[in-house]
Amino acid sequence: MIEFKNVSKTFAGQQAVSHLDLHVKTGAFSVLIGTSGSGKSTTLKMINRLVEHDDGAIYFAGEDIRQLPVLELRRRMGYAIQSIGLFPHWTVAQNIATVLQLQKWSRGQRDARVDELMALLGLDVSLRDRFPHQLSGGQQQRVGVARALAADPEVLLMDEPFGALDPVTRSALQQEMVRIHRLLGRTIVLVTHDIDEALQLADHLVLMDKGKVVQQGTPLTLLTAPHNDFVREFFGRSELGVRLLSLRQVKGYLRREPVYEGEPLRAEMTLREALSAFVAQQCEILPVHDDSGQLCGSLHFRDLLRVEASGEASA
Ligand SMILES: Nc1ncnc2c1ncn2[C@@H]1O[C@H](COP(=O)(O)OP(=O)(O)OP(=O)(O)O)[C@@H](O)[C@H]1O
Repeated sequence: MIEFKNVSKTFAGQQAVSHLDLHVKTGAFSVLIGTSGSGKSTTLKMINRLVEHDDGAIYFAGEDIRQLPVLELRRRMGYAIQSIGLFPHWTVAQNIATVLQLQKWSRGQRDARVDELMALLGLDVSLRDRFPHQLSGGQQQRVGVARALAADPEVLLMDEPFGALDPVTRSALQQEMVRIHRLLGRTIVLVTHDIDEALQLADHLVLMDKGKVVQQGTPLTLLTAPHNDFVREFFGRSELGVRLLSLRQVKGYLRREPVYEGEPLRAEMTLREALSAFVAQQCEILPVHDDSGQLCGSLHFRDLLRVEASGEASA
């Protein structure tokens, strides 16, 4: 879907991105992570030509992006950023419909699309006519994402979209993004410097340092088969255990025999969340419920200790 071939970018003689090769697959949730100044934002902005690359080539759906008119390229890509950039004197509905208005959708079509997107992002209809300053940070961020999705772009580019949010709102929005990605199957490229966010969202993780890709692959590969010490240190040796737990779900470790005592876990939870539940409830076995709230088995605390740093088991 998006391919970088030997791409470089220099700002005032300083190399921001250097000989970058990258392949973003259609439908993948790709996350760029790395140290500050490693070139993540520059890489993202080169995709929609907010920053023009100096050398190499970038292809979008098989076409060199330099051969495509900039406006057409941007129309095919939604863009959401940390500072959101909502128009302060426009209502929520007008902000979401910005691109639709530019594309001359009729009033009725715009209204219907705004309703659909507000529902998708969990925004109550009562917020439709509010102005951005009358919204919480999390609601503003949701409006920003809804606006980026409005014209049903082929790709959604997100630059630290949840950076300014408190941990609870941030976590809620991360879960929303996972749900929306599953639902719409859109290609997403997201930049973050938050390791746990990256591990939760990515199916393709790209670790950058000094303008280069150090390693890319699934989160599990980067955690369990790091190419070098930089990768190992980046993900933190001491936190490797909990991070691995965050990549695995309760359903992969279910035991059949049911138990009835304790606040049930959900099969879709990560083992990291289950660990917190064991600690909070001070017990060693908990019942597990499926999507429909039916008891489907139990999870044993000691099975969490078997999550190894090497195997691919049920990740
Ligand atoms: N418009 C610009 N003009 C000059 N230098 C720039 C510009 N944009 C980025 N840079 C420089 O390019 C390098 C890479 O910046 P970039 O923003 O891509 O890094 P990043 O990995 O996204 O960093 P962070 O996580 O801190 O946001 C940095 O050294 C930065 O100072």
